[in-house]
Amino acid sequence: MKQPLIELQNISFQYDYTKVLSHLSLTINEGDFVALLGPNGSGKSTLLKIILGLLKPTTGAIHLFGEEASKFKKREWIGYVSQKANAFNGGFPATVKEVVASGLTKKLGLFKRKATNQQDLIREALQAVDMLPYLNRNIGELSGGQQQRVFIARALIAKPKMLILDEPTVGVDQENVAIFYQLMEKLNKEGMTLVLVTHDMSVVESAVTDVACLNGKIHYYGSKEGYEALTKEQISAWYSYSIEQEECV
Ligand SMILES: Nc1ncnc2c1ncn2[C@@H]1O[C@H](COP(=O)(O)OP(=O)(O)OP(=O)(O)O)[C@@H](O)[C@H]1O
Repeated sequence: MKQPLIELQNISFQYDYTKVLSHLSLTINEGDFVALLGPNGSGKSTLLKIILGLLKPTTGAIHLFGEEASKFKKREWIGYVSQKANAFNGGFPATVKEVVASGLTKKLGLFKRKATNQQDLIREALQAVDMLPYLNRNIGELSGGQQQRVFIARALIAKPKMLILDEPTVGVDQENVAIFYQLMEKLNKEGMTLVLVTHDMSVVESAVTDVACLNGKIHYYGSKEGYEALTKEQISAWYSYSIEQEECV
């Protein structure tokens, strides 16, 4: 049986006055390729921060890799590529090699290893995203899509068991979007669990296996085929849902 890597049970969350998530439950299993879809302001970033341990839910339980989240020590098993990972301009003073190496700081054990080993790890991570020839280039000189692949390498160098990517195709041209999804498909086939967080509903055209529709709560979570069978009315009810309105009635 597949191991559950992220289990959220009955999670609710509110900032001071804004209710954002309500009674949300979601399980992501080993090997899954999940698209987490939601319109602007639907709570995607908030949910990510909860999963990454940066915010504490108001109520509910979280288990990571089968362990209660507060006891879970292997945070490096969850790799994260942020929304701003492809927005460096020409003046940014770091090489591709340096950016990828900065992913090692979390894993102190690896960071302290011999420099030769570190170089091998950097090369291996860049090879995995097909960016090895750019090793010594300045990150700011690369295209948005290339920068994004470097940041995926930065996450991969810590040997995560799953990768969460926040709005990975924003600012990436169409050709690089296609290359990005090929890379995701390859990583997933090699066993990487993937979660793509996006407001772009077209991501389900790729090799995604499961889709979660979020807007304050989970409106649908199941197979891609099940998502594609949703009616226009169901999708528009999900998109126009307001957590505040529901909680007031
Ligand atoms: N620090 C904060 N304090 C108060 N309210 C916040 C804070 N961060 C986000 N919010 C509010 O919480 C709601 C959900 O925001 P969140 O950033 O999680 O949504 P999102 O789905 O990631 O949006 P987007 O697609 O625009 O990035 C929004 O109404 C937002 O204004």
